[in-house]
Amino acid sequence: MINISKKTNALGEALSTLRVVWRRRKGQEIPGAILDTIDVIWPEGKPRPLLTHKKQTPGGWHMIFTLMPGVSFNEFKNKTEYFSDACRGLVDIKKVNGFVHMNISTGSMENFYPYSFNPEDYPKMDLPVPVGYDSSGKLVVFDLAESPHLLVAGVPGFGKSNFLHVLIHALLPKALVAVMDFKRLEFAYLKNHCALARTEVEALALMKALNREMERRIDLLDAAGCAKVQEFKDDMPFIVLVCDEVAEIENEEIVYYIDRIVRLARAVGISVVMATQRPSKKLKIFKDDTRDMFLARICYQMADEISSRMVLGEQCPQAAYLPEIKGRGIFKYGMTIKEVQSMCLYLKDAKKMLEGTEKAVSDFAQCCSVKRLPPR
Ligand SMILES: Nc1ncnc2c1ncn2[C@@H]1O[C@H](COP(=O)(O)OP(=O)(O)OP(=O)(O)O)[C@@H](O)[C@H]1O
Repeated sequence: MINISKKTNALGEALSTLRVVWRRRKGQEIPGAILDTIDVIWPEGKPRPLLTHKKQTPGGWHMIFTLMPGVSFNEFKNKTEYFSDACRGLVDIKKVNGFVHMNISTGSMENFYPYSFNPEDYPKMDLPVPVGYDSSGKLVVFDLAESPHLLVAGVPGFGKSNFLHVLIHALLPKALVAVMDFKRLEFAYLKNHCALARTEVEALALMKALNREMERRIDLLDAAGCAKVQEFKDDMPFIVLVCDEVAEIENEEIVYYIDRIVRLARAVGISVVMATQRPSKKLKIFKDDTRDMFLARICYQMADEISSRMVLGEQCPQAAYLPEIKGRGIFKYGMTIKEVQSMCLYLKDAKKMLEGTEKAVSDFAQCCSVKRLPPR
């Protein structure tokens, strides 16, 4: 007697094997891996994400899903790590107009890009910052004025300081820049271009001046009926405070003033960029929820998954597995996550680029009412 149910099962298994093989055919391995992962998490016959569109991009794949009733966007997004592992790429999931967009970066990236950037190419941005080139070879630029604070992290030697030089050079034409550098040598060449604080005494003076400036600006905007600096008609230049190695900041008063600026200065055009190897909440500067105020983050090589998640969020251990390439990092801003290769700016070139442009310090002094930083 023929066993029909056995035959049907065998046929079903054969079909599903065929489907897996077909899905993973040459050139389709990435979407195949994503669909296989979906099959495991949301078996057929139950509410599940449905693929509605897929397209290869210069740096990987772009896929669009609709979610059947019973599957939430958060549930889908929370599986980012599974998708990333399955396709060995960086997966970024976001919701646009009710559809779920998944960008997968897998492309091999260039390992080196020399610094070349003109902020005038980004007229819609107040403070354009070049983060680096993505896997499709496109320069990722974000507006620091919108963010308005940026956290830079990574183990030593993989490009934090280099990125800060890139950022400062990109910003100098548009903003007044103040640098807090307890390492004391790295940014010394900027002394005629930025307000530079290299000791605790200088840092405290700078923080007090910035806080006074913040209060002055709040009063001015209030009197003019403006909600933010972009609406203010008179001249009110953007100010960016760059703090290298914030683990060194121990002084309670400095911590207090920086914290105030991070919390209150958004509307008045003052941004803060902080760099550190590992932004643990054990650091004085990140006690309470100060770290959460940094919506934009760039993370170079990290020692382990915990450190990577500390910077990029629970879903993102990838900075622990970045290739050991100087300047290779992961940029996160809001829902966007991208692997990037930052531009390289050698110090000798940085110095050369500034020749003949010594002016910013006096502007800054005027703007912040800092006559002169106290002598060391
Ligand atoms: N984007 C990049 N492209 C190519 N080389 C880079 C890049 N960024 C950094 N490097 C090289 O790597 C070296 C270390 O970089 P950098 O000083 O920025 O590291 P770091 O993370 O700031 O380390 P530390 O915490 O010790 O200061 C530099 O000498 C630089 O030449």
